Amino acid sequence: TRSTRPQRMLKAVQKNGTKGNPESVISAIDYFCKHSEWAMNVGDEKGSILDSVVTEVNPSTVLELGTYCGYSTVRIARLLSPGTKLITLEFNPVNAAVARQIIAYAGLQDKVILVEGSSGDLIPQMKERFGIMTFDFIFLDHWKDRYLPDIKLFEECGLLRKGSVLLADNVICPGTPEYLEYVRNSPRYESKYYPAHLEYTKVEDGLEKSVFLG
Ligand SMILES: Oc1cc(-c2ccc(F)cc2)cc2cncnc12
Ligand SMILES: [Mg+2]
Repeated sequence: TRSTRPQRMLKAVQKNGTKGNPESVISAIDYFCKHSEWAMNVGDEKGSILDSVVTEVNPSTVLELGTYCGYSTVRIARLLSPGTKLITLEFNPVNAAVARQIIAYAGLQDKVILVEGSSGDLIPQMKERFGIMTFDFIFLDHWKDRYLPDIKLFEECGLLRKGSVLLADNVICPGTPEYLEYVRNSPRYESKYYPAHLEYTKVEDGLEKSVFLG
């Protein structure tokens, strides 16, 4: 059967990247998306904002919802302190298989735990399966209609603490209006919008950073 876009992206990383060099993997994916095929990675512009928030938070416990090909997984993992691991959840097994190879090519496999399954099923298992008390940093980049139910699940499962930072992609395009309304109007969050553009395009998009106030 015909290859998938993520599989073609992996080939481009293996061809144009340097094994063990995360920056070269990030550049190879951005080049592929700008010159060969658009793909829904967070991209370089929003990726730089992601980098700055991760660096500011310097988290010990990290969760990513929506691995896709592992682009943002590599961006985050390359910035983590030694010994810190990030957990990333991916629903699509074909994409997960590509992401594992891209993460390994970057040399970051020891800093990443990739779990296949739906966020709704897996979030309640975080404590028992991974010994997590609370998350310092969460990156939401999966199906837009899951952002609101999943943040409520974080609250119900006691996975947030005073100061936990949630960063959400695509709050304008494709858009997550119910999620935005919730975090911007809830007294339990302090939210800030970072304007940018949809990856590799001129279309308006941005990231919403929400700090849990306890
Ligand atoms: O960053 C993203 C972008 C788009 C997307 C697709 C098509 C289009 F036309 C515009 C935007 C979809 C996503 C799904 N999950 C996670 N991230 C995504
Ligand atoms: Mg996205």
